[in-house]
Parts: sequence; structure tokens; C-alpha cells
Amino acid sequence: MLFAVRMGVDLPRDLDPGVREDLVAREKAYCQELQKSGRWPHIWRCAGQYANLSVFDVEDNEALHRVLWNLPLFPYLTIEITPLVQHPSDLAAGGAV
Ligand SMILES: O=C(O)C[C@H]1C=CC(=O)O1
Repeated sequence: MLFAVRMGVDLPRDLDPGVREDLVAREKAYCQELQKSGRWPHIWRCAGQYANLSVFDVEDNEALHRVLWNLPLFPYLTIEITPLVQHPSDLAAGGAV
């Protein structure tokens, strides 16, 4: 199942710089591990915002929940989820011209 997920990041201004650096490094490693496994095929920065728009390709809602819950930055994220289905006009998916 495909899900579009927007994550807004809100790290406290007074967060210890070392803790912040560690969190961001662990988030990046986890994100790249999921990309390599095919479960996080797209990630885009939302222009001008500390936020990303991502696509997840996971088995079901439960799997998505697990993946998101385990994000190191999870406590600092505002997450919006949109389940996706194929669009009938999508040429790449065989949509008629
Ligand atoms: O920077 C972000 O958008 C938050 C987070 C999501 C993946 C990652 O590496 O960091």
C-alpha cells in the first residue's frame, strides 16, 4: 500500500546541540535504511519549511504505524497521512490517452 506522508519537524529551540545532532544523524540513517529496503521510495523537502513530503510503500496501516513510530524524531513530528490509490488518468499505470 502506498501512503503520502507529510512530516513537519519542530525541535525545541533549547534542545542540547549534541542531542539534536545525534537525533538527526539517527533519523537520517533510519530513513536511508528504509529507502534501501524500498519502503520509503520518495522523500522531498517542502520548500521553505522544515518538513518533508514522503511516499511510503508498506504492507498495511499497521506496518506504516510501526515505521513512523520508530522514527527517532517521532516525538517532534506533526504527521499527516494520505492513503493513495491509482489515478485512472495515470499513463504510467496504463491510463488511456
Ligand atoms: O528532515 C526531515 O525532513 C525529517 C526527517 C525525515 C527524514 C530525515 O532524514 O529527517
